[in-house]
Amino acid sequence: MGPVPKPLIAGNWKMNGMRGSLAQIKEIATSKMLASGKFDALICVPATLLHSAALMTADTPLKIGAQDCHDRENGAYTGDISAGMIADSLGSHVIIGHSERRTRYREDDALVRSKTIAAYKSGLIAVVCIGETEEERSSGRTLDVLRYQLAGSLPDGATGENTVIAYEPVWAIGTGRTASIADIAEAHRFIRSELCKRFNSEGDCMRILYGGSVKPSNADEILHVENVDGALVGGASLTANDFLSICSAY
Ligand SMILES: O=C[C@H](O)COP(=O)(O)O
Repeated sequence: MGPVPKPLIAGNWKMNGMRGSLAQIKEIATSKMLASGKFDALICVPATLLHSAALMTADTPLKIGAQDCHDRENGAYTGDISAGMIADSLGSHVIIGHSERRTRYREDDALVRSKTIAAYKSGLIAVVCIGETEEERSSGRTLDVLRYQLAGSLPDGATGENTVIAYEPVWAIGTGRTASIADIAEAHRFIRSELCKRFNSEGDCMRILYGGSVKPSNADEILHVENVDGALVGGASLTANDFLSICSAY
């Protein structure tokens, strides 16, 4: 067994946040809690806020990321942004394969893999999301789904430096329902073993985040489960108070 990775608390603002919301970013970035160095912190903002947020936090421990990228470097793809553009805007991370994109934009594992390669090429850290639907869980297919998603979504060359995995049961996203502690432990143990099978010692270095209705009231319990190396937080990342209260679990 390799070293335990430093935890990461990542926020995903989704399609929320206008320029006024940068006050929340500033409050998080300048909090003493982040200066403790016990964990890393990241907020993935809408593309419209990326550059301003990155400039605002340049001298702070808070990292700023994007929520998606195209798999090509440039071209006639109206409305899309490339990994290179995210890096150019001073973003450090990009979420790839979030279930909202897998479902609504029919992004499959092959495309997620291709976007992940694009992220690596631009020097970004890819936060690759996987997770089962409610139907897949109730039919006993959770671990099979996670195995296929990991195998299909991660390219060769994934390391603890360039890749973070986010396990998000789809049915727990934005619903207020979280997976049980036993289910989280089982899924994360399984993901860790699959990562180690394929990437050897790098598998131990990759952070595995839990996502799905993480909030101040449940963060402490979830974040102390073995193989849970942080959280991907949606709704509760929109206010500095809630985000920092989740961070206080460390
Ligand atoms: O990316 C974040 C996840 O989709 C979780 O969202 P949530 O915390 O609002 O359930």
